[in-house]
Amino acid sequence: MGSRPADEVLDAAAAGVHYSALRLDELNINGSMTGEEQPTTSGVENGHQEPFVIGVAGGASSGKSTVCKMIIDQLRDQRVVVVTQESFYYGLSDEELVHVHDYNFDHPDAFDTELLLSCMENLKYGKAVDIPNYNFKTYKSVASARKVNPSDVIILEGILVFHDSRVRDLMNMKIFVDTDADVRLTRRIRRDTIEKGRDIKTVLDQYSKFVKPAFEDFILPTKKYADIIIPRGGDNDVAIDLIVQHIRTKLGQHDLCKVHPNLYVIQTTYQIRGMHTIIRDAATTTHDFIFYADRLIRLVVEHGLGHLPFKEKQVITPTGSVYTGVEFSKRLCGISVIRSGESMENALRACCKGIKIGKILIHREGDNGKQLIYHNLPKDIANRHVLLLDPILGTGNSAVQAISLLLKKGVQETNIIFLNLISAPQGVHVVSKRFPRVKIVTSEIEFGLNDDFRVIPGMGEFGDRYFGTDDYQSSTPFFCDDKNRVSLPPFTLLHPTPFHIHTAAAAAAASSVSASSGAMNSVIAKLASLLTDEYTHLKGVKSGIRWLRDELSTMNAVLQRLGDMDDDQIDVQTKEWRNKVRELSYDIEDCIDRFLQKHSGGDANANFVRKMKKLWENHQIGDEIKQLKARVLEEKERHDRYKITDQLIDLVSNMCAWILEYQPCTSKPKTLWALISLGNR
Ligand SMILES: Nc1ncnc2c1ncn2[C@@H]1O[C@H](COP(=O)(O)OP(=O)(O)O)[C@@H](O)[C@H]1O
Ligand SMILES: Nc1ccn([C@@H]2O[C@H](COP(=O)(O)O)[C@@H](O)[C@H]2O)c(=O)n1
Repeated sequence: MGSRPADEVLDAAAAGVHYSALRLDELNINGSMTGEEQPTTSGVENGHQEPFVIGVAGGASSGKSTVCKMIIDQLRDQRVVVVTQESFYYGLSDEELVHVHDYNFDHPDAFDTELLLSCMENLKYGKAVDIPNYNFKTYKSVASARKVNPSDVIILEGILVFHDSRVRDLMNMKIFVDTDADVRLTRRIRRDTIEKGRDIKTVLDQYSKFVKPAFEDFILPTKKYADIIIPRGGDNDVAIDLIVQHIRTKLGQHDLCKVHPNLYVIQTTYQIRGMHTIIRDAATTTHDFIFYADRLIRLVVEHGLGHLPFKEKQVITPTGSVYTGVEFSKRLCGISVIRSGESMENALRACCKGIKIGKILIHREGDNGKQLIYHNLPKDIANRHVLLLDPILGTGNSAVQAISLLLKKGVQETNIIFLNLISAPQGVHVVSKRFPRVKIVTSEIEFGLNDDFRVIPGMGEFGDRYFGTDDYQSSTPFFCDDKNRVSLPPFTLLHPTPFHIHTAAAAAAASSVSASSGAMNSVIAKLASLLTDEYTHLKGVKSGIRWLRDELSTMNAVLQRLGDMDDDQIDVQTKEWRNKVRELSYDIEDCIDRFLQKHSGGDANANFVRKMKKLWENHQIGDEIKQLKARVLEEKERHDRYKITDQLIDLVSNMCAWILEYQPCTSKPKTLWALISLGNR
């Protein structure tokens, strides 16, 4: 293996610098509440990450500060600061002081909102600010302002923090504390008499003259802006828990998720970072690339499936107990964007048994232009939820083409989930702006695009790295008729290498347009092309290839018919059989590919025969064919037991017999046998 497993990479990292997700040393929550200066370490030094801004509004003495304190208590591993609107009260002039009982402290004009706005903007964009220090006894700001550093979470609390739309717009979450008026009045009397040293008559006069009317005129009308309304304030533990949970989710997310609520970046872990490190490394072998890409793709697919609608379902467990769970929608399909999107199909099949998968081929024109040239979608796609598969979201042009087609075919925008491994912010913006209801699920957000519109840092040409075709770029043209049928030129062993059938997107389109057939289409196309090639003059080869092509075509027709049915229309044994035959088709294709890859370059005939013999001797061909035969026979036995599709099983076993008949045992390999078995597995 060319690279180390993620676990080893992680161990090595742990032996050196240790990274902790917690930053307890930077915590000064109490300081932020009491006005003490806070530590100057900030997220800005490590690259600015926008803080999560929460607004907490509600009537005086409703419990706003208490709710803030409860949120902070639960977010002890985050840097949180609280800014109170009270700090921005205008100081009273001498004349106003004389008539202080006529001053309305509950009116929006009592606050210096411009200063509040500028402080909040600075904090939001990563700058430290000085917050005024208001004194309730002198009714003036005192000289020692409070220094507040940018943090992960900023809470702005006050009776009228939702009043000004500019301040509101800075908030990521708006909470309204909704407490009964009598409770608020009782608390106010206690607080103003005990803490502020005011007499009860003054408190009640102020309440009836200003506090109550202002609540009704200015505070209550802002309740409609709230995302969350908390009845009973600090008594409502459930609400606080949910809020904190939401904040934690948001904090774990990329800033883009705050801008585009349709974007979901899977929660990162050091395992995920380790896997990304391997697949992004240009030196990683194809084998490792596939292994770790598959692991990541599986995570993205699982996360994406979590966005499907579900309904409650109860089942009886083996202990006779009732388990109340959920059941997800079965009206699903996957659509892969050829070619790299096909790398995600296996993960989707592994998660959703028997899922239908269609294909879309988008051709890159120049640097940035894209043209949709082929598609093969389930007929009833309009009624399905669609998981759109493409590992890289770059400019967003391909995604826009693909999604536009799905919408044209009647798919609901809300029913599309676009799954990819990495996304460039540009692509996210483009897709989200055009289709805000399409969910994008990805595992990492990239820095951006370079001048060639390639994703940076990226991972190179995903399809070439995944299918191992980095060195086999093809410029072979393909043709598309007005019915979207792609016709391929026959490929040759001489030049370019035959393996280009795997690299040409059009070939992929023609070769494997339906999940129902596994790799059958591809195998048949390759066999057809082989019929035109040079080694068919070897005795028996041509008739053998033709026979196999025809047999597989018949099998394929049945597989396609099964593919037109939904999973729940097919009985279990037939399904199992179908899946096994599909698997077999992949293995046959694999053998053909390895054969073609090894024999590219135009061997002279004598050379070719010698090489065949050598490979036969060196590469356990016998073992491999025995395994294939055993699998075919196993399928036949299974069929005999369940009486599935007689015709198909006969075909498979005929194929096996044919392969064995031509097993090379002399110096001259006779047949297709060579196609089935070269190379170590
Ligand atoms: N749930 C509660 N139960 C009892 N007292 C409370 C509760 N919530 C707040 N208080 C008290 O009421 C007063 C006002 O609460 P506070 O949170 O400061 O309200 P606000 O910030 O909205 O003015 C405080 O003295 C506080 O201790
Ligand atoms: N000098 C002042 C300033 C304000 N008030 C009252 O405070 C209330 C707002 O504070 P909360 O903590 O309760 O939100 C508001 O009702 C003002 O009337 C005051 O009495 N004196």
